[in-house]
Amino acid sequence: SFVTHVASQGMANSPLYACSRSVKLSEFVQHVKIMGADSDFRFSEEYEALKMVGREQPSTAADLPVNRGKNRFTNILPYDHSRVKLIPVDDEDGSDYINANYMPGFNSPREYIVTQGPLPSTRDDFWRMVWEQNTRSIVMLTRCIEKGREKCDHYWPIDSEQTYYGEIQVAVLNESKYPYWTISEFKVTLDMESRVVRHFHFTAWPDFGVPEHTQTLIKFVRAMRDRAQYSPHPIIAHCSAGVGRSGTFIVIDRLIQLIKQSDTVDIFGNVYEMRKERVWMVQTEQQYICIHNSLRTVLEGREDDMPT
Ligand SMILES: CCc1ccc(NS(=O)(=O)O)cc1
Repeated sequence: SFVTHVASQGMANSPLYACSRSVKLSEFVQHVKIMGADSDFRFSEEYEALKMVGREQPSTAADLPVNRGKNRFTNILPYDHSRVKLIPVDDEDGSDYINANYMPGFNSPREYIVTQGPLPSTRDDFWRMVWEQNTRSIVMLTRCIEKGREKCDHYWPIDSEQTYYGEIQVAVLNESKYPYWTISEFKVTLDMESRVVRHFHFTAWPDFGVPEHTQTLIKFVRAMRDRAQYSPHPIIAHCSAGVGRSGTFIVIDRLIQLIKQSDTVDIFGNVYEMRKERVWMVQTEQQYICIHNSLRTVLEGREDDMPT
């Protein structure tokens, strides 16, 4: 396999190997089996090699006293170089700050915006970001309450009543509930301009874990991509911290598009690139393995083997 080849060629110490590990699609199923052997020994080794990627980069804006209360978790802070900046409000310190980073995708270098689950105190900032960044798709990968803990504010209207979030009005136009996700359309209005924003809410992903069936996640990714298509507008993806589930979702979305045009994949390189933009993207080894198993499911044509 690729790992054996690398070892035999003494490539393991090459700089290229440090940030990319391409595998031929024709060898990918075998590659996953080898990586998972000996209790996932090689998955552990490869995931460990990602540990410090990006961590040398500063997050000074996030650390400013005026902004500290805007972070859901004190250890999940956006790097300065890739953070999304809100249009500042006159003379209001920190008014350009939101815990969010631009993230590259298959189609563009800023295809996604990854952010934390809004707090009650930052939900107006979240809607400012939606409006200012001209987002038309929001992907939510957490429930608002999980195991009795608030993971994300319910930042959209509870019913069909139009609701103000700062100066922005949001109304739920429609809602389609499926077994493991809900797809809604919101009417978002500022001044005299209105836009339709789709909300893709996946509700079957336990925090720090992985969905029960890879097929369920793959179908959700396809449901989003089929509707978002190749929109020039950044897709906002969030969970609670905006690193584990959001990172895993984005890698799978990228891979499903990539394999239509390439005969090799580099999952390590994808995660490496994303961790340069936001900390801890793909937060657990199990999520890293889930990405491999999801691609394996697609390549083996097993997407329809389980209920969605
Ligand atoms: C310790 C902070 C933290 C909390 C939750 C998560 N999970 S998530 O990024 O999938 O929401 C990741 C990190």
